[in-house]
Amino acid sequence: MRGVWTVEQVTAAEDRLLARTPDGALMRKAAFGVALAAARTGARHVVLLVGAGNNGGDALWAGAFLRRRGVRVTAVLLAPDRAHPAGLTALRRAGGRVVGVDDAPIEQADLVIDGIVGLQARGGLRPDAAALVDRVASPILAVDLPSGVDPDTGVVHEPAVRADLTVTFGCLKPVHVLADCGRVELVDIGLGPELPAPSLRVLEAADVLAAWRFPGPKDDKYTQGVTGVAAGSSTYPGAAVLATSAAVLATSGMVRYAGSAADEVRGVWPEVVATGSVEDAGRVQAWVVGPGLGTGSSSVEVLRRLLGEGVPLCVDADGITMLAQHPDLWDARDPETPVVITPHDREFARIAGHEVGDDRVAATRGLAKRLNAVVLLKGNTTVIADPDGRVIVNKASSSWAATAGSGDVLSGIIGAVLAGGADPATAAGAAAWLHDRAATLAADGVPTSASRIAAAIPDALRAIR
Ligand SMILES: NC(=O)C1=CN([C@@H]2O[C@H](COP(=O)(O)OP(=O)(O)OC[C@H]3O[C@@H](n4cnc5c(N)ncnc54)[C@H](OP(=O)(O)O)[C@@H]3O)[C@@H](O)[C@H]2O)[C@@H](O)CC1
Ligand SMILES: [K+]
Repeated sequence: MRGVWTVEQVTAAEDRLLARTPDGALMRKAAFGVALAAARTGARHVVLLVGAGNNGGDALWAGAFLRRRGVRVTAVLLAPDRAHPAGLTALRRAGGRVVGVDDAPIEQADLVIDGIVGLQARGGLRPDAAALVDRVASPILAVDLPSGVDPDTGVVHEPAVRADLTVTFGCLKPVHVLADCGRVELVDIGLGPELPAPSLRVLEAADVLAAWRFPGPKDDKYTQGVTGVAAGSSTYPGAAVLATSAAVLATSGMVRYAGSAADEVRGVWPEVVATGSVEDAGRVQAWVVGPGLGTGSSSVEVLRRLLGEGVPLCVDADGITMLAQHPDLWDARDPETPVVITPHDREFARIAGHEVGDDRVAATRGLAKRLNAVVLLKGNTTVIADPDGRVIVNKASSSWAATAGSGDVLSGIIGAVLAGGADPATAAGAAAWLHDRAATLAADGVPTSASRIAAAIPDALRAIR
């Protein structure tokens, strides 16, 4: 598990660390990390874009270190009277060139270092900086974060820097997991002991593995958790097959299917115990309800019944629409019963009553608290909020999962992990993580489909075991 801290948290921690560190030492440490990363690119002429604050100071100091390695360095001062004085002196002493905006040799750079603005960034690039950035043809190394991107929400305020590499300090900030920062390198500046509990968490392979249920010597088909799937309709039998496929492939326990696509499901998966209705389904440890189910009165009654069964539920697609249309459905649920809902932006707007907006983390957190349910907001970065305020974010490793039926597969995986007994937010996070890896594996560089993503679940699991 990796932590992510907000600007407010980082600034407070840095203040405490600064108070017990010799003047300038922290910045030199940070800048040395930038210089090392820049040197590794092999660039022979580096141009620094230097803004008014400490982010520019980092760039100037990095330039001074690069000079000592014989690299040609030109600093372009965007705010000449506010450039970091010690950094500027260090660069000049080391033989670096300092120019104004009008003389910026952008076209001659092998590498541009973006020290325009860092944690105090507000809005997009200002006109001078935007004009310079527009001319850049070389790779860009962003100091702390790409300028023009909001540090806390990851919103890209155009025009913004597009970084190939971002070197950040002390800890990850939300921008690094919510926006495209290129490759992110973390430089240790000793901030760890000063940091509070993280604002966001990023799961790693080991966390996903820990959330998964693998059979032991004492297990049988029931003890690993039975997953129930209530999905599909005569119009959309495929959703039933996809969600069930994912549940079958994600764990080795039993999967039950209940609904009008029983024949189709049985045809693909003879090992699934399939029945026509949830009344006849038998006991399960978690339900997946909603994909392709429709929103008519019989579907509403299916959802009402399952919400009242007292086992964890993953509610997706039509299930979310029904919850939005009939808020009284929540009355059927014991508040202790874990519910995971998995909206995309339009479903989010339907159930929340407002658009997601720029701050996806705050929006997801707010809805989770209001509904007392885990909310998994789909997107290139998936945000998973627990009602207690904890948030997991999962940045996609590729965009291949953006394909029809992909969400049905995700809900099937979530159901299976829930049935295995994982904590609901962790189950949703681990499922999103694995789904992303399965999509990347299934695609292998060319377009893929939901069936193939489901089929790649075993390989994705095998890769982390
Ligand atoms: N603290 C530490 O221990 C360490 C800090 N470190 C480094 O310090 C960085 C934070 O530095 P910081 O606090 O000086 O702020 P920073 O982001 O450089 O902004 C400066 C000024 O820029 C302006 N500005 C705002 N938006 C803008 C925009 N879109 N485009 C252009 N300009 C914009 C705005 O001033 P304004 O012009 O609005 O008056 C703002 O006040 C941090 O990211 C890391 O790199 C490391 O050395 C490690 C140790
Ligand atoms: K920057």
